[in-house]
Amino acid sequence: MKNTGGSRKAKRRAGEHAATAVEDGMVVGLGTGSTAAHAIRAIGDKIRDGLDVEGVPTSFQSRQLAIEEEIPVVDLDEVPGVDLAIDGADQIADGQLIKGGGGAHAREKVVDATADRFLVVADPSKRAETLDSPVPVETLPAARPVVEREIRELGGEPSLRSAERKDGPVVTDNGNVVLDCEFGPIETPDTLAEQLSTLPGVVEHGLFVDLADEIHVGTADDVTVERL
Ligand SMILES: O=C(CO)[C@H](O)[C@H](O)COP(=O)(O)O
Repeated sequence: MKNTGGSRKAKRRAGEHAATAVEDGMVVGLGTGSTAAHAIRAIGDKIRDGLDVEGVPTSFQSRQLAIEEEIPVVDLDEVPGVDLAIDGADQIADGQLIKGGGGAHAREKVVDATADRFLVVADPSKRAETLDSPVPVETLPAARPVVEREIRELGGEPSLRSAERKDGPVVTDNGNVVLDCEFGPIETPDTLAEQLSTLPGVVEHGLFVDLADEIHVGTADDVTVERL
């Protein structure tokens, strides 16, 4: 979907609403993408008002924004745990997610899964009856042909992610490539998630099954919160 004015407002409302859950002393997982960026900016505002938190970025992009917003940045191995994570999603159906539009899903999954509470922030275009978007699969570059073959065995059609203004494939923050894998409607995301996780050469896939605790969906003038 195009990032229309309405969608921008909806993303902003969702991000800012989720940021109200951030409390003094927390370690907060900082998601990736335009909706999570609104939450990061709102946390920055709270810090300038005296809030004391630390942020665990999920990508180069969220780290840069956190630094601009004066959020003290820490790595996962420097903190005992993550109290709250706020992150976006590419598609949401029945509480399950597809993530990885920004190619950051490997770090996002570690941070979001480890958080005591994981809040998803989105605009209404992300909601679907059934997950059917391509599933991003981060893959070791040398394993690409092997993983592509295995994905086809599972009934998927992989396509190497490339960027409009870059020669060659998109390379993730971890130095890997991303295969966007078309499976059609995914009736049992838990089964596919398990199958993808077992493939040698796969670093991480973008199916986030049973990880979200709350889904904050913004509209132009409101936010709905679904607790799972
Ligand atoms: O999974 C992600 C990055 O890997 C993002 O959270 C997802 O792509 C949503 O992005 P946006 O909020 O810009 O629509």
